[in-house]
Amino acid sequence: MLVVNILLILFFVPCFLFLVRFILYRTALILVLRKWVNWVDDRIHVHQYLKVAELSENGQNNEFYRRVFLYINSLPSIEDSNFTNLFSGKKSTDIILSLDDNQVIQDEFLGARVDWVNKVERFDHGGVCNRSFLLRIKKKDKRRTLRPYLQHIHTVSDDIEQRRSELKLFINNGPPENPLNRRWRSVPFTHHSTLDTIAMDADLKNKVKSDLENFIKSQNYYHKMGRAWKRNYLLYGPSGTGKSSFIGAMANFLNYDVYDIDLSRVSDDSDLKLLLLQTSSRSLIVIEDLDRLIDEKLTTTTLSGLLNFMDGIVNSCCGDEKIMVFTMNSKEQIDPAMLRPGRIDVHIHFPFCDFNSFKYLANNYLGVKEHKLFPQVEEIFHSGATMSPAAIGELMIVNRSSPSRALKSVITALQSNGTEGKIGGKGKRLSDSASSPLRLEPPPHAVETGGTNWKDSVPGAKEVRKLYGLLRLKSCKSPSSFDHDPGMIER
Ligand SMILES: Nc1ncnc2c1ncn2[C@@H]1O[C@H](COP(=O)(O)OP(=O)(O)OP(=O)(O)O)[C@@H](O)[C@H]1O
Ligand SMILES: [Mg+2]
Repeated sequence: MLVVNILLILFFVPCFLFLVRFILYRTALILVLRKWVNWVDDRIHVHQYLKVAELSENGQNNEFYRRVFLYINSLPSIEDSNFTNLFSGKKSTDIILSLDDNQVIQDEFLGARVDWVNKVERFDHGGVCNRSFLLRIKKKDKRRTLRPYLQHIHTVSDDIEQRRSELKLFINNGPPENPLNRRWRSVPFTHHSTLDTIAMDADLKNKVKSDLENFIKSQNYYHKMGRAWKRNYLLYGPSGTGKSSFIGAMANFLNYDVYDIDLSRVSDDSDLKLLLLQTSSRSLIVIEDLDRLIDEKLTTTTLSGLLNFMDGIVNSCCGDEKIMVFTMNSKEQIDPAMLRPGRIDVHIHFPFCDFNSFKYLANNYLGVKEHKLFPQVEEIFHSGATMSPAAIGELMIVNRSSPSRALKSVITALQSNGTEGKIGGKGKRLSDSASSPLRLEPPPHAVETGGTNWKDSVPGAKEVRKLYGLLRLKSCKSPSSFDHDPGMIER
């Protein structure tokens, strides 16, 4: 009898336990139980709170907030949060989870449980006032785990940042009612331009590539020199020659977010400063059509406000690794102070199409490397006719099903419309670099090997010109020119 009883107990006890477990999991009672356990646990421990605010008291971006944001949204426990936002990712099948306002998420590190609250305080009229993450940690765990935990957040967010395929495009809001409001709205950055899709002289493209690569490796150098780790590019040339596309290509190449500053929505110099303070590192800060904005007085920012912005005085205090890009159609009317070395480090000219860039476009748009109509196109280009890459690209896209038709339409357009966008009559390009020699500053690595003194490490202008003479490009032959400002080497 005893044996039978034992056998029954051995059978029923596991069955009962299995049933309880089944019911707990099927009915979410397990979550309720866990909540109670946590509640009791919370009552018997003293906690400490650490706040990671998005903006500092003077409205400056807090880099650590961004790291915590990336970290928290990557935690598997985000799925257990009561309220999570779902967004579509870059690919249509990607779904991104993001913790909703004032929701709590739990994390475990070295056996210690911590809570994060995504705190959002709003103004009465609904505008976002204050965002922060609140970390709650038991006092008994703090000494042992806090430092390594924060380090862990740094490492994980770095890793996410490097793997991140999703870039963001930030657009500035109008002047805020409260200076502590966030000034930027972001949308996914989906520009598909790459350096490979831009028709540009191959040498020039390689020089830009290595300039950008040198820049991202030069943190120590810039800091040793006491300079903000930033580089300013000027892209100039007629409309439709690829300046905006090139910005997209730079962002994709560097994996940087883009902050597109609409100067007409900047109320004054201090507003511009505030905007900059709220940009994060590893970003491209872009002001497009600067010549037009200045010419037509579409900005209330003063020249000195813009110059300070370009100098990076403001940037040096809010994280760095920033590239500023300015575009304009022509730099002729621009105050030379704005273009001086240090303010603009790299000048790149974007001229109209020549035969080489035409061939590049034909290959990209039509998949045609050679064609019997090419000699005719070449002859037309040599006779001085030209068009913008945008116009040629359009004709190719429209006729992409028949390369011959596409090329014929380009020929017709070149013959009838070859002077499109030019100034000063047939064959003359909107280019000021055709007549002026290109002068280059030494690339960053050449400077880096020098001593701590910038001037000591920079060879004389003559030597540099000799050194880089071979790299000079006549803008009438090349689609773009890489034109570092001379002042940089002559100082
Ligand atoms: N050099 C180029 N290589 C490849 N595509 C180009 C090039 N230039 C222009 N395009 C194509 O033409 C279109 C317009 O180019 P984009 O907007 O970059 O010109 P832009 O120089 O910025 O003109 P704008 O001065 O009017 O702003 C884009 O779709 C781009 O793909
Ligand atoms: Mg543009």
